[in-house]
Amino acid sequence: MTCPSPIVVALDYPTIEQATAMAKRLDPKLCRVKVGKELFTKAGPAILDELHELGFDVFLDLKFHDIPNTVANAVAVAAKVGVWMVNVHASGGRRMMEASANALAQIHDHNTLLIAVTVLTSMDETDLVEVGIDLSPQDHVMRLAKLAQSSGMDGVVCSAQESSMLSETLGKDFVLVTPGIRPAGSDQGDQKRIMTPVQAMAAGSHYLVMGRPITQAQDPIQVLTQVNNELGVVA
Ligand SMILES: O=C(O)c1cc(=O)[nH]c(=O)n1[C@@H]1O[C@H](COP(=O)(O)O)[C@@H](O)[C@H]1O
Repeated sequence: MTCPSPIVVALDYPTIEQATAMAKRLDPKLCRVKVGKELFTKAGPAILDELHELGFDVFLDLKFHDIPNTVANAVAVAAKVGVWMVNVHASGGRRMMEASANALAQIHDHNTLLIAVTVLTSMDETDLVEVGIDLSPQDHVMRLAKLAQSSGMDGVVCSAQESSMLSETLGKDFVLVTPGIRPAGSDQGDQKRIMTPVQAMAAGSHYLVMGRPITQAQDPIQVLTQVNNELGVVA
């Protein structure tokens, strides 16, 4: 079954019990789910099996960034466990991304999207200057996204503020995964480059990653349903 919603709920929890309790309240017809560093470090690959058994497409968000051989092998293992999406850091460079794409291509019948993180949505121009990058976030995202596309990635993680620019330049099939999604009036937290769900989809995002606005809401299902309704998703 393909989920009709673009929403990917970030299951950022410290225990497998909390993550599965939330997943059981969610519905694979209403969203996909994301397993990141916090949950994976505690729960390990068992959480992937559990979420797959519940019927979810799973984004394994470990943002691999290492030498080409190490990252390529990690990406291949992720595809073999059947995750729907896996990511690497575009700043790991062309050889790292090409090795990862080649490793995936050698797996018969895999169904995993390989996505490169550009500039984290928690960063702005000042943060980039501190790490030696004298470009605006937009320009650095564009540079890394072009590199990711020409290195064989299926798409990128970026902020929705960059979606229309990337969609125009790199084409509508290049997958844009956008965290930093905040429904109007919700807390920005540590995110800097944010957009509302409706704005993000209008800008050309394919998938919207949402964590705290859903998982820390008093009624997470009501928020998820409301966002799906605003986006015109018919489950
Ligand atoms: O790769 C990601 O998913 C990611 C990339 C990025 O640039 N920014 C970003 O926030 N994320 C992830 O998206 C989620 C956002 O969560 P909230 O800020 O709670 O909605 C977190 O799990 C982050 O790890």
